[in-house]
This record gives sequence, structure tokens and C-alpha cells, in this order.
Amino acid sequence: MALLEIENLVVEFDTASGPFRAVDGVSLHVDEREVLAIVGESGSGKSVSMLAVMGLLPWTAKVSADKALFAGKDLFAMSAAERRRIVGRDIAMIFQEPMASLNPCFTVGFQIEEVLRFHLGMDKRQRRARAIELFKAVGIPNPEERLSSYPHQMSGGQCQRVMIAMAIACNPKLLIADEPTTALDVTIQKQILDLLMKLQAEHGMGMIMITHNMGVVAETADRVIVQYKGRKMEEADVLSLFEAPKNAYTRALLAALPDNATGDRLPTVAALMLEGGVAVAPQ
Ligand SMILES: Nc1ncnc2c1ncn2[C@@H]1O[C@H](COP(=O)(O)OP(=O)(O)OP(=O)(O)O)[C@@H](O)[C@H]1O
Repeated sequence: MALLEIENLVVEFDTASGPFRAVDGVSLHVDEREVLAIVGESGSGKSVSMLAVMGLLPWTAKVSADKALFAGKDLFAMSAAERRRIVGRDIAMIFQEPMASLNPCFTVGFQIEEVLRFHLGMDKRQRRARAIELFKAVGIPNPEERLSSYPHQMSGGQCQRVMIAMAIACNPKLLIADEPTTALDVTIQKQILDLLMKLQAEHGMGMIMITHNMGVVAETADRVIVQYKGRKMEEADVLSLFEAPKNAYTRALLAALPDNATGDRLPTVAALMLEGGVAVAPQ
């Protein structure tokens, strides 16, 4: 059984200039222990589709789907209370900006212990022990002392490790990582990516990796969905996608990788598509 199964997801926002369709009929599934990458340029609706699944979009968003099942349960039909129990415990999400995702007013220890109190009902002693264990698991040095730090007292990479610790705190079945390394220094990016993949393998989690970076796709994914302007352009296992991309937009994304540059300047995806004289159409 698929862990997550979405069919024909549509997300529309009410805007001053009328309705705007950010996600236009996307279908996807993720199996247990599988890593699915969703790749596409900025604005292609990657984050919005996952925020819709998590129920985290503002009220201006209209969300519909023919199917939205998590472990066989209908996410869109269940009560708000039932969904809150699943989101954060069985499905966890890591965001692009670790500093902005943490609350600056509370220590990181308080914030991780809140997750353990809310979802697992642990008492104070259990929470502290588990928080230390989680900080160790994500490679935060001196975890006992670090629990009393505020986010601004930690580096971006350390804050992202805290976010990862919070996300795995309840042993989620599905982890959604939304550009988890984009806001970090290049030297830290690989460490964080390696940590995520190690935890994914150890815990046997299903994972959705949202990225605009084909290099991240190659390093992490089993299967890939290429998204453009809210629509799915192509879906393939990672090897087939790199070896024989079927869609013009996928080919343009791959051709824009630094390794494939032939001149002094990197080609842009838009220029490559124009050059090929191709109109982008879903698979
Ligand atoms: N609350 C909102 N109201 C109106 N439009 C929105 C809202 N949130 C997102 N959008 C629009 O939806 C589209 C898809 O955004 P989304 O954040 O999903 O893109 P993305 O592919 O994840 O890119 P990025 O990596 O830049 O976040 C964008 O055009 C964005 O401006």
C-alpha cells in the first residue's frame, strides 16, 4: 500500500486579480522507505502542493483532490483534530529557512520538548532525555547545554539540525523536506543532505525531497516528478530520468546543469526551451 497517494490535486488562491491556480491536477504517490523528489524551478507549485497535503495553507487557498490518502486514511475528509494528530507526528516537514521556522522567543530545547509533549504526552524527565538523544542523533555537539540556546545563538546549519531533530522526534512515517539545504552555506549543504539520507535509511521513512537542484535529485531520489507551472511534466525513476528524459522541460533542466555547460555562460532553462522550439506539455 502506498504511504501517500494523491490524485488530481488542485490548489487555487484568491488574489486581487482573480483566482490563481498554483497547482493544477498533480497526482503522486510515495511508498514506504521510498524517496520521491519533486523538482522544478521557483514558482512551479512544489511547496504549495505539500503544504496542501499538510493542511498548512492560508484560508485564501482552495484545495481539492480526487484522492488524498495517507496510510489509507483520507486526509481531506478527516476532522481537523485527527489531522493535527497525524501532521507533525506521522508526517513531518522540514522547511527551507531554519531560522524562520524556529520561534525566536523560545529556547530550542523548549521547542523540541513541546513536540514530544503534544504528540507523545511525555513527562518532563522523559522529554529532556529524548531531546538529548535526538540532538545527538542529528550531530549537535554538547546537547545538554545546547537545549538552553535560543535560535539566534546557533548557526544556520545547527538550526537546520534542530529542525531535523524536531521532525524525526515522533518517528514519522513520511518526511517532507522542502529545499532543506538551499539557505545554507555550500560546505554545510552536503553534511545536512547526508544526515537526512542517513536518518531516512535508519528509520525506514518515506521521503519527499522538494528541490530545484538536479544534483540533489541525483544524490537522494529513487523516483522523480518534474513539475512546471503547477503541472506534472514527467515522472520516472531517477536513472531513466537522467539517461532518457522524455519531456522538453526536463531536458532543459538537465542541460542547464553546470557540468553540461559548453560556453562561458550557463544556459537558462527558458533559453534552452526557446532554442529547441519546444512548447512544454505534460507527459
Ligand atoms: N498565499 C499565497 N497566495 C497567492 N499565491 C501564492 C501563495 N503561496 C504561494 N503562491 C504562489 O503559488 C505559486 C507556487 O508557489 P510555490 O511556493 O509552491 O513554488 P515552488 O515551486 O515551491 O517554488 P519556491 O522554491 O520558490 O518556493 C507561486 O506563483 C507563488 O507565488
